[in-house]
Amino acid sequence: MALPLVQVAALSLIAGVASHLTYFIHGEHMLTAYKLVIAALLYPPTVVVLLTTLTGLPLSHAVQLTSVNYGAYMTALFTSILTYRAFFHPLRHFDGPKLARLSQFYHFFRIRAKVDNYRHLDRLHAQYGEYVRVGPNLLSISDPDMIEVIFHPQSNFNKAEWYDIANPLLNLVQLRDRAEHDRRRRHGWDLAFTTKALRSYDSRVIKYADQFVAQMQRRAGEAINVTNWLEWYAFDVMGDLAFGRSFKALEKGQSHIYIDTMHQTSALPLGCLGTLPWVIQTMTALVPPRLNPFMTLVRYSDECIEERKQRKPTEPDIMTPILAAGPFYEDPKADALLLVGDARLIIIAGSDTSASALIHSFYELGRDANVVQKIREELEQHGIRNDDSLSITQLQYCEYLNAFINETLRMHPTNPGGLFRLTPPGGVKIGGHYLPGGVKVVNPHYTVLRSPKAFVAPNEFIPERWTTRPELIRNKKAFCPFSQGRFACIGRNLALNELRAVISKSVLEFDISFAPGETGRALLEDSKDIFTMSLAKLELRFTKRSRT
Ligand code: HEM
Repeated sequence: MALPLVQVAALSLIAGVASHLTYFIHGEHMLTAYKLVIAALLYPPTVVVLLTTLTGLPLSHAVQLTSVNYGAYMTALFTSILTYRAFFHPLRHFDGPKLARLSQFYHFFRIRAKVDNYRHLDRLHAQYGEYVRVGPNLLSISDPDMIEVIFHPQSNFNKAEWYDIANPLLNLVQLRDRAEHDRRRRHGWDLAFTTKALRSYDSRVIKYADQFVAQMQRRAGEAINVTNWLEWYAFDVMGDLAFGRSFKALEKGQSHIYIDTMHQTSALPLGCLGTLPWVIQTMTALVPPRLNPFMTLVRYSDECIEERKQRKPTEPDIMTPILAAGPFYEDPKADALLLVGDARLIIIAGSDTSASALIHSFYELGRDANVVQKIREELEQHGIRNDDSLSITQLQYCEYLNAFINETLRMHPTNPGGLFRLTPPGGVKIGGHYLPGGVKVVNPHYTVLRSPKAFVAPNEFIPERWTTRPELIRNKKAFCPFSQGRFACIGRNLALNELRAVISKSVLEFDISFAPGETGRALLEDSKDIFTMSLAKLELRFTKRSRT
């Protein structure tokens, strides 16, 4: 029996367009993407086998028929998708690279070599303005006035599908449902970050700041790669506060497999494929867990949390109230997944971010001895010395120190490419155009925080803009390094304490300068944007301070 090829082709074309207009055009498909990929791969051989065995069709004809059917369906589907993206998508009015409107892979190909997402976005904004279509359904917004609109506590913008990247692994930051997220915050997390809880962590923050200073003392006068040492400080603090188990990187002067694996596993998925989360989902679903290096992190966290559950720490840690709050989900499996996810989150959210802020702070200290001098003078005016009397609470009142940290976070944001959000279900007006619900937006912090609309002399490092020269700030609301609203950083005050402690102790002990040959270029230009930053080498020299 010879099936009419023309009819098969026509029906397949119609099916291709219909499946786009009735299914693919609506909602999110990230969590089922791997199934679609498998179906697309298995469909042709399966149909050939079925046609030859069930209908007795000769193999050559079955192959021909399947090729026509598959080819026509795929051609129609992709033609329909591309036509829609080019001419009918709600973002069609926004400017941007022509190819970016057709496929998100364009963005991937532009950033894959240097893993410099935020710099690419910055270049696009310089070329196309404050609103740039950087993908078929992704609008990058560098207008500082929009930060309030998107991130205000009352804003209805929700988290985009990017937050499902590790699904079914789950944690607090990935809970996209607001009510569920709020409930989880109240279920132990908030208690772990009260003022009282933070005070109880102070001694551990001080302990690791002292270890850092002691290691620098041993290496005084030498060129030191502070990128490693400050990263180890951030990880050691979080390991201790999350699991009561420091990574001992500072003590040993060497990295830990957890830290190394985190770097190795982040560059491709988070750095290059951050705007293509469905690809990560699909890869994760198809690669056996044994071969997935990310699972090393999961297993280590699982072990730590199991061990932590068996042991009551001498001092409370972040897990204390979270464990004390008991099960969050009725389903024990879901509950266990959330618990290990949250344990992992404490390390991931608390280490890379703080490390980036720390390393850039020391870059600024090494670059300008005047800044070191000003921080030191302020500390001494407050009677603060680097000995047992130093209290983190006192440091909170040092205006210039805090201004220095603010200015570091402004010039060198820890999530420079911004956060992914979705326009609210009822739609919203953006950049003079109405956008329906479900359009993805991102706010590239690096560009927003260097906007002349928000800051005078935006490319200059001037801590005084946060103290004596407020006229240098045009829109304070553009500055929210810890985000704001319901999804804001819960670890903000802990992070600030870590920064204040190690910066203060260091400037009280040392003169800090760039090592010979260091310019800071590598740090600023070769660091990789992996949602947070994976930082390149920075060599500084710590010289025992000559007291007059
Ligand atoms: C300078 C250091 C830090 C910066 C700039 C920073 C920034 C941020 C930002 C921007 C978010 C929002 C992320 C999003 O919406 O996708 C966030 C969330 C979060 N951060 Fe931080 N963070 C820092 C340090 C810390 C530390 C030390 C911890 C300690 C555990 C921490 C824990 C968290 C958690 C748990 C969330 C999720 C909060 C939620 O969804 O309710 N962060 N952080």
